[in-house]
Amino acid sequence: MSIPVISLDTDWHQAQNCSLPSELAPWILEPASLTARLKRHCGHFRVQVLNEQRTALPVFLQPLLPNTLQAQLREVILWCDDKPCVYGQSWLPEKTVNALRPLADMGERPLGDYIFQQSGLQRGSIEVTQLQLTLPDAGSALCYTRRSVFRLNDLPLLVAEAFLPAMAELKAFA
Ligand SMILES: C=C(O[C@@H]1C=C(C(=O)O)C=C[C@H]1O)C(=O)O
Repeated sequence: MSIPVISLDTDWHQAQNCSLPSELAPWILEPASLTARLKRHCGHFRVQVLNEQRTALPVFLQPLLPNTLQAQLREVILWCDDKPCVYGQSWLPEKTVNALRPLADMGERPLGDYIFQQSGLQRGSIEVTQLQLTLPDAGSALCYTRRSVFRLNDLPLLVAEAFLPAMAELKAFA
């Protein structure tokens, strides 16, 4: 089994039970598309795909994506202008990708631009943790990270997003 660039196997907490830094809280709690919010804060938005592969679902994710043996792992960095702002790690179960074929080949199109256009999208609760991340082009830092399970026509997928230090350089957080 290929190992993801970043392991998110750690303790997660419901966001409403966490004290969050005031400037990041609106981002961590954002229920709509993070892509759309980032696009409102920069002139040029870009998705850098670090890794996209079909792999076995790690054991620590099985409670979130039950009955899922294989999934498509997608790891990206979301860039605002010349700033690496978010590391995204998504797990798309095989049954979800087979039913929603665009998910199989997103490439540099942001996942959010697709899933938030689908009617019947449901988002589960937002969990939060802090992770020491070391990323190409972004160095190493302790980053607030969130994750939630989405359902599209009851087909699940998990999206995790780590907020990188460059978030502090975005125009006024709003
Ligand atoms: C779920 C979203 O999609 C974003 C885009 C991602 C991608 O292209 O892999 C990953 C994480 C998200 O920040 C969103 O915009 O909220």
